[in-house]
Amino acid sequence: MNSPLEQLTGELALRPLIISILDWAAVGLLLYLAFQLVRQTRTVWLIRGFLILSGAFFLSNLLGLTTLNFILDKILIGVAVAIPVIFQPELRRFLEQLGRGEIFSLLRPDRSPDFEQTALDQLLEAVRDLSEERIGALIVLEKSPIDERLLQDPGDTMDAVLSKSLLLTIFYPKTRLHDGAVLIRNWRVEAASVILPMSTQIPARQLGTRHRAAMGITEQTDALCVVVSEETGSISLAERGKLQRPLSVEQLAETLHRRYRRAETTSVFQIPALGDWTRKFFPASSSQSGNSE
Ligand SMILES: Nc1ncnc2c1ncn2[C@@H]1O[C@H](COP(=O)(O)OP(=O)(O)OP(=O)(O)O)[C@@H](O)[C@H]1O
Repeated sequence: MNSPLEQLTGELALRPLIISILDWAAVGLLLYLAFQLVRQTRTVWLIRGFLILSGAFFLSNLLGLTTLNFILDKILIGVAVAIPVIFQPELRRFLEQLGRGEIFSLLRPDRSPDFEQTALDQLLEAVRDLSEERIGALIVLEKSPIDERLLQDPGDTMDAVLSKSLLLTIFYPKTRLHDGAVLIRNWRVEAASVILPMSTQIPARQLGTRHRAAMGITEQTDALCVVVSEETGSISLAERGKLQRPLSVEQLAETLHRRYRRAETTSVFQIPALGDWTRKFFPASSSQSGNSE
């Protein structure tokens, strides 16, 4: 049996190892949260560009290519200075979530493909009904975080599960929230009554401010925007300031599925959400938690 002294020295020897493991686990968690924040947005391409530049910098240093190394060094310094500006919306949201104690919401399983599919189905069903009943609607699907300063009015925060009934209720003409746009963020209804920036382009004559607002927000961000016309019930999809119209619900579904499938397959960091793993081990409970909020 070990003497108390031997036990103590044994524990002391283990301590640095435990601290090291904790240290690396914390770093791993931080990196995971950061990747979750930028997952499937255009920011991953910026990170990839930065990593490629850094790789080229180290390679040029290794090979003694001094002029190239000098230039890459200056570019990397410039990029490092620009990063807080480029990532301003992401950093702001990260700090807000941290301050509100909501940062672990990034670990929630509601960002899974199943959750996205259900939300997309609900959205499409709502658009079908809105179109059939000729209820005007404007729905922004955020990809990269939208800088709120772009919006004329950020509207009323909702942070609610996306459902067909909720969308129909919001856009029903007699409700207080029906005017303006709904903002969908992470497949949840983030806000309603949002006033979007107007496009300066003049759309086809029969299209008014709702369609111009859809063009406006998609000119300035990488969001997609679905419009249902109150006058004709026609469905449009705005992307990069251009309107595709008129679309049937099936055509809209096909386009949105294509966009989101492509976003998934082109994601640079294919890191599954922790929720994906929890779903594997606890299939029933985790799928419920994804939809019950
Ligand atoms: N900047 C904006 N941001 C969000 N919603 C807007 C904005 N401008 C107008 N809208 C919405 O569009 C409605 C007015 O639509 P308007 O008739 O001018 O557009 P439209 O493009 O002709 O669409 P519709 O075919 O539905 O009539 C407003 O009541 C409001 O709900």
